[in-house]
Amino acid sequence: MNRCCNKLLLKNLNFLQCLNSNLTQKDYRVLSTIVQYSLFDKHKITFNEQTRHLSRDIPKKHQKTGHKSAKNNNTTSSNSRLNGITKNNANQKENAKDSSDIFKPLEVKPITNIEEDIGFELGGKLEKSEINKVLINFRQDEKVLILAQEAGLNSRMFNDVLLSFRRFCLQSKALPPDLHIKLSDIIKKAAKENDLLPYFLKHAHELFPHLHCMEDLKHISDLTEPSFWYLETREMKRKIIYHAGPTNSGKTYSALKRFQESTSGIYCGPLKLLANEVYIKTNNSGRTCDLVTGEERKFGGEDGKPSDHMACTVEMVNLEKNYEVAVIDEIQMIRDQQRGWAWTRALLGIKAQEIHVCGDISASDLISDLSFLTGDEFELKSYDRLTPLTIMDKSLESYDNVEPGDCFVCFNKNDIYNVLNNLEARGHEVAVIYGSMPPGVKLSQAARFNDPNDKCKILVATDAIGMGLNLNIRRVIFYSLRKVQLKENKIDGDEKDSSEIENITTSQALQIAGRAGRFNTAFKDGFVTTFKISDLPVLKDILKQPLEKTTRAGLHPTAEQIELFAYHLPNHSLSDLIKIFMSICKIDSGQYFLCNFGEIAYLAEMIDHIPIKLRAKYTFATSPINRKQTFVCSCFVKFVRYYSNNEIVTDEILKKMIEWPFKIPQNVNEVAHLESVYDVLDLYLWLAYRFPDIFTYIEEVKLMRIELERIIYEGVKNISILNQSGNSTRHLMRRHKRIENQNMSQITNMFTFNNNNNNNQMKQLITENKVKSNSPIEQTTPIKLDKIVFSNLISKKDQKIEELNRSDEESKSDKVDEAAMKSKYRKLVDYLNISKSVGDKQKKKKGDRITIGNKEISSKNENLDNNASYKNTLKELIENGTIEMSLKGITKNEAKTKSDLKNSNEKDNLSLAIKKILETKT
Ligand SMILES: Nc1ncnc2c1ncn2[C@@H]1O[C@H](COP(=O)(O)OP(=O)(O)OP(=O)(O)O)[C@@H](O)[C@H]1O
Repeated sequence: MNRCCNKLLLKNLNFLQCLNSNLTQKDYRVLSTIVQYSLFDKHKITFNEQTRHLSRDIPKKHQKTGHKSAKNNNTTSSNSRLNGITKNNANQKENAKDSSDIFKPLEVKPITNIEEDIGFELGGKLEKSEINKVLINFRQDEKVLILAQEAGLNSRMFNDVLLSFRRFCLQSKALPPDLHIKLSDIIKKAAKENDLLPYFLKHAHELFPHLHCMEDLKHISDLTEPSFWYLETREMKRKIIYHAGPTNSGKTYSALKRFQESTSGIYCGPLKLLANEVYIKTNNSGRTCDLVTGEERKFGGEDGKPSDHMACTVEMVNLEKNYEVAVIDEIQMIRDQQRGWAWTRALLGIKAQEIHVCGDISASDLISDLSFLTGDEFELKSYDRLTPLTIMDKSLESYDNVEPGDCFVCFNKNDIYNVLNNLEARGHEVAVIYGSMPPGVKLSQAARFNDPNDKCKILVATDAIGMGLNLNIRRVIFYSLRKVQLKENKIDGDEKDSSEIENITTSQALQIAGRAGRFNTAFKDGFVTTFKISDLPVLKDILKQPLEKTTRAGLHPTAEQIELFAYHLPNHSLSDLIKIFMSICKIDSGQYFLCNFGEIAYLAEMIDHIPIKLRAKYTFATSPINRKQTFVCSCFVKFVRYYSNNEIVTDEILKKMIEWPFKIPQNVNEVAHLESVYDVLDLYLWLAYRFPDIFTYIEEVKLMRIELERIIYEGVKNISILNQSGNSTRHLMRRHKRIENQNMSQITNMFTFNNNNNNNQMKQLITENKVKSNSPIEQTTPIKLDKIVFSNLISKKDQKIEELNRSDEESKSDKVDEAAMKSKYRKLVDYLNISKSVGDKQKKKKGDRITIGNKEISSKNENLDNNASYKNTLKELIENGTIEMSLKGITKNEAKTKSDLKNSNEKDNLSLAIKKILETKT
């Protein structure tokens, strides 16, 4: 019986999900009536009861069948979790947030056109002052307030309705006869004030039409039983194998082995890079495999036909096809505030006999619980790291202690530039990787760092290295432990305050640290430490903590649900519909959460005024763009306009829109802009697979993307210089001039070409001055040469120029630009910091005595940080030059800098800068 009801329910839900995108208003009405009739009205009570039974029954069923293996594999005792499930189901609660503010009252006009006034004929004339009195008494009746609340009116809405109702009663030339008679009876004391309530509520429904359909809206937005959403999948016998282990433990390797052995399979990864890697590996292993990401489709079969294996990003999972094996990678991301829903959907909906989920152990209990609910068998396989990872007892403290294979991890771009400046000032070649970089550029940077023959041995990166890249890292150095963390979803979609800067979590720390000493790479042993001495105990503490349990899975409404909302609330914009959905949807908050909709609501708001069908608008609103990138957002709106006008966005239109072509970037802002442009090209491709009639120039845009990647790569190679140029154009111009003034013939003589023709061509171009130095401040346009030959030549030429720079004493001082100087000043101030100057590891306390230069300062009765006498003395010492005498322990590089400084008036700048820093500190 339960099974039967379950199927009926699922069929209805499936039916909702199958709605066609081209439905007219009439279609909606018809379909919605059917759905409401079958699902909500006719069977409402039965279904609710049956689903309650189901959720009680399912755990029992599991205990009998598939979960023996889970027990055998030391999963958490099922009993406690079963209790948890039942409790969670019992605790299902509606989102508490009041949604009334989203519903805007419509206008109900008083009746002015009358032919006859039946009410007047039957009940006599009504005095306005009497009507007013009745309404005042009505307002004060407590019963009325309670009943109105029960009818869905909160106090704000109640007041709105009362004002409108009063206006209607007082300004209408004739009232509806029944209302007229009721008012007349009340005035004559033949009835009570609260007898007006039905008339009042009728008026309320006209003012707030959603009150009519609130129950329906609640049913449509009921997300309490996602495990019942995929009827065909539920009919399958599935086995979920959870591969749990830290990074670099070989868990994905084992899962992928099964994927490649299978007759048909699907791999769902968190990143395009990972999907691409699996696609390449599988095809290389002799098994054809397709690649499907939001922006790309590649078919591995003969003549470009789809094959039986597919690697995709998790959002692109195919829930229609049957597979023997599915792999869902990084399953702990099911808790991700933005993307978690995609893992939930893949886990609950994939039609595969074996589902291999890989991730850290934190989500194993949740996945086990969800498989109880879906009736799937569950097995846990645990893995240990393949190589040792040691937390060091010493922090790095100085850039002079860097070694080949070091990777600095920063959590913002400023820190990246700071580290880069310092490393490059010491002559290191550095690769850099951060999140907004195009994937191809990330791969090139990773290849540079991994190449044993490349001089680049140090990597500076954000936590973007945590996933998807194979890197030969020996030691991970956390430059900082503070990161902007996205907080749990705000129900009204307002994301403004939903992020905070906090220490990284244990899971994040492990994911990043785990990159050190990767199995099968140059470094067998991995090490992890911090840059700052004060961070090391914090890191140790973070890594010591148990992994935060993943207790809830993300959910997301479907386009169909939003469409049904639109049918019920035709006067509301898409962004309002999303907000209303979020505010009234029901969710089992014990196991699920609603993913962050701020981004979608925001994009929806941006295009709400453009006339396109709701389904298309919703698809546009789910575009994978970052709303903080204004350039991308403006192109996004333009794309929607083209769609609205049914106009094809050609490559020429696109080029004009993004102001193609581009020069090699001259500063970091330009790099960032080009990265935004890359995102626009990505957006075009993403839209091309959703609106192929409008965004048709896929191949052309792909080529543009490749070219742009090359340009960005050239920029990123010089990113620290570009950053300095952002800070000091003066410095850049000096460098520019110097390179320009190099004797061109001297440079050409330095090239050693294997190919004489190329050599001659290049020489010719250089002599004709058609090819210039490829420094970041110039653009070099290949005129006659083949692109690859040209870029080889240019890179050789660049290398030579860089070598020249390095051997050139003047260029050394040039490299110490403002930003690098600043960091050196800070270092000097650090050095002069009281605790260091006396060689203490501990911070000085009240009463300690300290020495700077030849002066002794007492910190008696004062906190040293605020010790005015210390600061004054320091200033004095700077001014009279003593401080330079007391600088010991500085590196060779710095000694050079110092002598450079001594010989120039920069010394004064040093004093000034230190003073400035001290003033800021004060
Ligand atoms: N049995 C094995 N034989 C050969 N290589 C292996 C084996 N197990 C793992 N590797 C290699 O070790 C590296 C790490 O393995 P894998 O990617 O599976 O780790 P993981 O636990 O999934 O970690 P992460 O989540 O960091 O990717 C990969 O390069 C993989 O190819």
